[in-house]
Amino acid sequence: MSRITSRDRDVLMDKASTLIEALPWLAEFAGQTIVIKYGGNAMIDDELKRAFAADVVFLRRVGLKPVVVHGGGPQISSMLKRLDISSEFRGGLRVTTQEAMDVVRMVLVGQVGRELVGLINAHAPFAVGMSGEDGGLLRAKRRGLIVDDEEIDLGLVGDVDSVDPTSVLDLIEAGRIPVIATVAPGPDGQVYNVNADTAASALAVALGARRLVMLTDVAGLYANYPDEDSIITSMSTAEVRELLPQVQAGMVPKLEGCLRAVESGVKAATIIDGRVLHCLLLEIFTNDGIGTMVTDDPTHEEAPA
Ligand SMILES: Nc1ncnc2c1ncn2[C@@H]1O[C@H](COP(=O)(O)OP(=O)(O)O)[C@@H](O)[C@H]1O
Ligand SMILES: CC(=O)N[C@@H](CCC(=O)OP(=O)(O)O)C(=O)O
Repeated sequence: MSRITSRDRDVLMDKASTLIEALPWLAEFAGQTIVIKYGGNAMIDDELKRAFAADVVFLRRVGLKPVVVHGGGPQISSMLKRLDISSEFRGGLRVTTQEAMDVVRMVLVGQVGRELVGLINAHAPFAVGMSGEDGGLLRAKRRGLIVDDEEIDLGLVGDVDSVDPTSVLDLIEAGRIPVIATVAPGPDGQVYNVNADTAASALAVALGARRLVMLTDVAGLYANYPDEDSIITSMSTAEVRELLPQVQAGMVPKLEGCLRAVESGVKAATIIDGRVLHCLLLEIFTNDGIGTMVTDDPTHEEAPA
């Protein structure tokens, strides 16, 4: 004979209410494309990476169309160090020599992308890895940086010049989950190192995504960094514009990416804590979500229809 205690019953009721809370969001996002940027700093351990893969497969199974754009900054830095190649960041971007570019491409495409594809495909053969070079997906142009009125040469750092989403749309149509590394050719055939936040934002726009979600290693945007109690839960695009000049390094490409996406038609963009297990499900299927959400609505509302 087996019995159920009142505590077990409470736990079951909690599970039921979690599922019911998800109901309007399941309807809202059904058939919609979600671009998920998975930052290298959020790929902390195997458990988190496996949970991320499970969440992405969950989204696909319940009828969303997830597209993964991954970073790999710390992984590139560690390989450069192993190979004794020096590298530095300026304005959140890696100054990239040809020697470093070979390593960037090898690590993003051949290491980080491969691992994510494997983790997703451990569930079902949905994931297909690609880079900005495949199927003419991304075209890059050389990116400069102005600091104190002075132009800084970042080497082979690219900005997104154009996106041809055909190859990604074909994969989505076939029920696949594209897993994208952000290296991209320029008009001269030279391959450029494109910041993954920048590329994810451009892709979200080109794909007409409903949501852009960026996973990183902080709980969201802090008003007074590094004071963790100063987390901002929602911002309008006007507020982001106002705050951007005071924001530092890693958060700059993220906020710029969220801003550009929302101003170009993506309904909401969020920066969330990739160190939290199943953060993607918490963000997408709960009323409060997690992290910092950017919308073009000054009332900060993002409710299902
Ligand atoms: N205002 C801020 N709020 C939160 N994080 C910030 C802020 N300003 C700078 N950061 C930094 O941005 C980092 C995230 O960006 P980055 O290191 O590029 O991560 P990722 O690999 O996820 O792209 C955080 O770890 C934090 O150190
Ligand atoms: C130009 C530039 O900085 N490119 C990045 C590309 C990877 C990336 O963006 O990774 P994260 O998302 O993990 O930071 C780099 O070389 O580190």
